[in-house]
Formats: sequence, C-alpha cells, structure tokens
Amino acid sequence: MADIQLKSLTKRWGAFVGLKPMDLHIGDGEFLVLLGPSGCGKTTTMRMIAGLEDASGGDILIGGKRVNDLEPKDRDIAMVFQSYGLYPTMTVYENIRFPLKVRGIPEAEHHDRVMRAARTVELTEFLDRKPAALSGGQRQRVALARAIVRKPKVFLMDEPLSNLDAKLRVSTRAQIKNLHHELRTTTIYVTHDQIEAMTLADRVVVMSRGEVQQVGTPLEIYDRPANTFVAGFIGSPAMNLMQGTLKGGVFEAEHVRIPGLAGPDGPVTLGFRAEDASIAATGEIAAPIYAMELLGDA
Ligand SMILES: Nc1ncnc2c1ncn2[C@@H]1O[C@H](COP(=O)(O)OP(=O)(O)OP(=O)(O)O)[C@@H](O)[C@H]1O
Repeated sequence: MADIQLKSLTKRWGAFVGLKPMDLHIGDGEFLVLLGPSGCGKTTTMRMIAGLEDASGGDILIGGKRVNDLEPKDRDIAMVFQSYGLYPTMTVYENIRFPLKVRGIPEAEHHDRVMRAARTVELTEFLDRKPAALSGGQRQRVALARAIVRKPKVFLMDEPLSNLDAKLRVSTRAQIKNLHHELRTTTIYVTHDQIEAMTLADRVVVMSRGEVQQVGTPLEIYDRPANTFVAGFIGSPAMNLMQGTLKGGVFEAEHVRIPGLAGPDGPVTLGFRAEDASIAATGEIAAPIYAMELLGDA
C-alpha cells in the first residue's frame, strides 16, 4: 500500500499544454476519481503516473519515493484499461497467472494466488476458457483479476467500464467498489461519467482543459461547486445559474433580489439546485433549494 504525491506535475507537447501544473496528495488506500469531459487531460495524468508518458515537469512520488525515472514495470502499479488487454491465446487461468510469471514469483504460490483472485471477481467457473468465449463484463473481470493477483501498491483504471452495456456497467461498478472495500489498494480511476465518479470515489478531481477545477468528496463538489464549470458539469439536471451582482450581501438580478448572502461586492453567478424553483413576485426564489452558492467564474 502507498500514498501518491503529484508535485507540479505538467505535460506539454510543444506549445500545447496537456496538463497545467497539478498538485495532489492521494492518501494510502484512497479511491480517487479523475473526472472531466473528453480531452481534459485525465488519461495524460494517468499515463504519467503509470510511466507510459514522460512528465514535462514536476514530480511523482509513490510511497514517498520519486518514480519519474522508473520504468512502468518498476513502479509497482497495476493497470486496467477500457480495452481489456487480455492475451487471446491464453486461457483465463493463464491470463491471470501471467503477471506472476513475468515477475518471477515462486511457482509454488501461483495456483493459490490465481484461485484467490478468480474467486474475488467470481470467475472460477471460466478458468479454462479463452477470452473470445467470454462476455465483455467477464473479460473485464479477468483484467481486474490480473491486476489484483500480484497485490500492487496502486491500481490505475482508465474508463474500465466504457465497453460494457448499461446493465453490466452497474454490476461491474459494484464489483470494483467491493474490491476496493476488501483490498483497500490506493486507486486512481479515470472517467467522464459523473455517476461512476459519484458512486465510486472517496474524492473526485474535476478537470477541464488540462486544469484541475476542484478536488473534493462527491457531496462537496455537488453541493459546493468551486466555479461555474463544475456547477454546470455535475448533477443531472445541472445547477441553475443566474448572473447578477452582489452588494452588501444582497444578490440582485433582473426581477430578483436575494438578501443574506456572503461574498465580496461585484458581479457574481448564483447557483442553486431546485426541483421546482420559481421566482416569486417579490423576486425571491421559492423553495425547495438544495444549495446556494456564489460562484466565481471558471
Ligand atoms: N501525444 C500527444 N501529442 C499531442 N497532444 C496530445 C497527445 N496525447 C494527448 N494529447 C492532447 O492532450 C489533451 C488531453 O488528452 P487526454 O487523452 O489526457 O484527455 P482525456 O481527458 O483522457 O480525454 P478522453 O476522455 O477523450 O480520453 C487532448 O487535447 C489531446 O488531444
């Protein structure tokens, strides 16, 4: 087990910035989700942690040790991707066993460890099959078993559910959650799906255009979005946003006046979640309002 520290981690390709300096501490045993729209830099961040991509700047520490110059195989991490990456000519058993062979784990241990991993993800009845004879969900479970069999310090998962149909996504998601509950391995999980993020994460990192927008628990980012990007991205339906000005703790927009808010005077965006909010004749927003935040612009 290990914590992970990212210190001013950056990625550039020529003039294009794929990741602006990112600082983050991921606790030992934490399940951290990187969430954001396509192209926001999630996979790039993950690939740098994995060692598949060089960082342009900054440091990556796993268990307190700087790993920037280590090969992926020497970082003690296991990866699970959207494309399962199984060996088609090997049986499920041999696929799960493969990492033990590669790493020179004593043969006497292999069988027990393969069987334990297979049991954890409920694959014991498929061990003699080749991947082609499995469903997508079963294949992804083989990939999970292969990741857990050698007990790495860290799991990196990049959209592991996106090839599965809706029903399988839900059940495999539950399995990943159980797996984490059982093993408590530090995990970084990439997705653009906010439901996945909200149900799996201890903390979520919301990203946009190569930049971290907010880091928080699912509830924090839902209730207290840091800016209008997060407010518009999280929740279905998204938070209602209203432009106006704040003066002496009173929010004012056309036909609307809401007293009792804290914040510096000036133009602001007011965000609120409401099932059926309506603006009363007095200009006040009628309840139910779940949360009300003054937001700086993203
Ligand atoms: N090798 C590369 N050279 C130049 N630009 C790249 C390279 N790899 C990625 N990018 C760019 O960096 C940005 C971030 O890409 P990244 O794959 O990290 O996004 P993402 O958030 O994982 O998106 P998606 O959800 O679509 O996978 C994108 O604009 C992408 O085009």
